[in-house]
Amino acid sequence: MSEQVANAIELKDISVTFHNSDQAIEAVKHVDLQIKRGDIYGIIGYSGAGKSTLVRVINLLQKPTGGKVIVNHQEIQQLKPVELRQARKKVSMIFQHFNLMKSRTVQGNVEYPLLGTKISKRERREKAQRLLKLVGLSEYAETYPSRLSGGQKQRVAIARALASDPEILISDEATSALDPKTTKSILTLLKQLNQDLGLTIVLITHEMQVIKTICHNVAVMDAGEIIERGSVAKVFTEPQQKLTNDFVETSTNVKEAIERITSTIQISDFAANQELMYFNFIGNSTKQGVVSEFSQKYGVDVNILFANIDQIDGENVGYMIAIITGDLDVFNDAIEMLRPEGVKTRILTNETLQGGDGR
Ligand SMILES: Nc1ncnc2c1ncn2[C@@H]1O[C@H](COP(=O)(O)OP(=O)(O)OP(=O)(O)O)[C@@H](O)[C@H]1O
Repeated sequence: MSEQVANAIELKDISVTFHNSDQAIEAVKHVDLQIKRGDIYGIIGYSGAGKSTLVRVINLLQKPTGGKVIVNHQEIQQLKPVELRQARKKVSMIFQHFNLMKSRTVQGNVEYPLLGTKISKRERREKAQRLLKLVGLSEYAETYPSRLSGGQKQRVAIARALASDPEILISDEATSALDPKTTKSILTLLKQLNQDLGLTIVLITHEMQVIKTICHNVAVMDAGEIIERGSVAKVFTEPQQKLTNDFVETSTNVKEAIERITSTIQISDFAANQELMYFNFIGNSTKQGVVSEFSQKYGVDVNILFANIDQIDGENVGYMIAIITGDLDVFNDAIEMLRPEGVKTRILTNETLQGGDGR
């Protein structure tokens, strides 16, 4: 299959500039992005990074100031209004605040996108019932949205988004208003829809945890630009940019652990043969055993202060922070030899502790 055939979305050199009274805001700057059909693609960034503006370009809810938008091999800026309406039906969206109509029942909300289409009332009802079954809410058809929990409301919004048989679903912070357990159940539902319906999902979030849970690929946005992108496993284990590293360390609790540790230890507590060290293990979790094996072999003492293990795209990734005491040069050289096998280390002593060069 050629690369063009496999892409559901292709953004070429997209820019969006807003003009507010006397000020120009460059919300998106020269972004190129390709998303493969059937992918779950995450876009992560802090508030104001330009994520929503960028994804709204995909169905021309936001017209770009410059660049080309190609969806399902159609350059959608070239389409006639009727064709654009058809193309837009293939791209649905869900939002943080669900955007349900309060005056309509759950069934009425799901049927809404089908009003004004050629399908009969009976078919419309049946389709909505099928979709409600798919999202696990059959028994709530006659209920009004105000009686539903946040998670249930989002399920209704997902059923409604599926009513037009989309090929692409854009999720704009769809789990941001939900508690962690409900977030997980919604992400599980999205993953199931991706697998069962072949739906391409573009998911915006500011939480790496969400990316880690369901995305295959991720782009990191900052100040209107994509600053890093790649497979989730690669970006998680080898972040190239500081911002990416911040997101990764927050989601793995490493950042919190470093803060906790450095608030209780001073660099003056360290002897010359001691370092505070961060270890990252990719792949086989038993690699953690390698550290203790090496420490025995090279007579180094390893005092573990924090350890965590994660699953990313089916692979185990381990994180550990420890105080290492002994002949550190020899130990470091030995550990360094394990780098090709997915063991990485970083010395945190000077980087994080108070009075960095005071030893
Ligand atoms: N319609 C608009 N008019 C003027 N400025 C806008 C408009 N929409 C967005 N912006 C500005 O563009 C920049 C990017 O906003 P955008 O909403 O795309 O970011 P975001 O990463 O999605 O953040 P958030 O999660 O807070 O929505 C911000 O500075 C925002 O204030």
